[in-house]
Amino acid sequence: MSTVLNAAAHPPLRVAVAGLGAVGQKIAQVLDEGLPGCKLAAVSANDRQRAEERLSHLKQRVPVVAIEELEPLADVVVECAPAQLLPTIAEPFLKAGKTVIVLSAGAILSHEALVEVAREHGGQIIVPTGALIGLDAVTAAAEGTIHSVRMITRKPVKGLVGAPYLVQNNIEIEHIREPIRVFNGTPREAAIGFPANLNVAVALSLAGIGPDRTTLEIWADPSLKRNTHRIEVDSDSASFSMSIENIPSDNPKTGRITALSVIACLRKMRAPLRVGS
Ligand SMILES: NC(=O)C1=CN([C@@H]2O[C@H](COP(=O)(O)OP(=O)(O)OC[C@H]3O[C@@H](n4cnc5c(N)ncnc54)[C@H](OP(=O)(O)O)[C@@H]3O)[C@@H](O)[C@H]2O)C=CC1
Ligand SMILES: O=C([O-])CC(=O)C(=O)O
Repeated sequence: MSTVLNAAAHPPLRVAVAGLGAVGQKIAQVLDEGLPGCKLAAVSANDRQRAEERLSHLKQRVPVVAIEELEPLADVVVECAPAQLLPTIAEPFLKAGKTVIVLSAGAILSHEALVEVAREHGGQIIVPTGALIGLDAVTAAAEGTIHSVRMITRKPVKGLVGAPYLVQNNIEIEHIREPIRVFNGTPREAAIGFPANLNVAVALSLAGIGPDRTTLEIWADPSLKRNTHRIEVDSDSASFSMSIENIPSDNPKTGRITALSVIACLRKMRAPLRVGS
């Protein structure tokens, strides 16, 4: 069975990767190895020379360009850069009616106008499941009535240290010996206090009942090696709970599965058989 749409009718999707860290490098590598229906078109990073070195083992030569130069080269951009760059990366693609896959989901809350730009120009923002689990079930439940969504995140100390919320509130976690709850609030608050750690909570809230009604606890746990997220949903169609234990990538804040989620998303965009909503 062919796993790609008719190639003559559908030329390969040109994919730009904005940010060449833990997530971007893996996506670039898989695209270079060959992802049916997709091709790596361009890459952007802060340090261009280091990016060239990181790409030197790839089979194809890929242009390394400034963020502003990505749009003409690609049909879709994967945003996997620091959160504050989201508008600079996304806006040109959305204005051209193209697709933006967003990993820094927390930044959408402070740049909601991007959704209007997408609506106006026929573009699309895709928030993949990323480091989380079960957003298909949550979006399905949201077609009915969801009563509550609760998320509990437990992270190793290395996955949280340096977060602005901890610094501003003088919460010292580097020497803890027992798990401590460092935050109890909403994904909207966590997006500000933990911009590089809790994109998953914002993604969950956008799938379900929004960033103000979803509740979130964050624990720092010195005995953990994996970022662990548990979700509990109660709705008029189903009650469910799910959890995932993420093996960290080269970036201890980022689970390995994050890049794989984007690759699965890209694969679905050109597949004749698509599984999962
Ligand atoms: N939605 C989800 O489930 C998840 C989301 N994330 C989020 O995804 C994003 C990427 O994560 P991760 O790969 O681990 O992050 P990294 O810190 O490993 O990589 C970030 C990359 O962005 C690049 N960058 C910095 N400034 C610029 C610039 N001005 N122009 C172009 N590139 C730039 C850096 O370049 P250089 O290497 O040259 O410094 C680096 O390659 C983060 O926002 C993270 O919070 C992470 C995990 C899960
Ligand atoms: O939410 C994030 O950005 C990252 C995360 O928790 C994980 O990788 O498990």
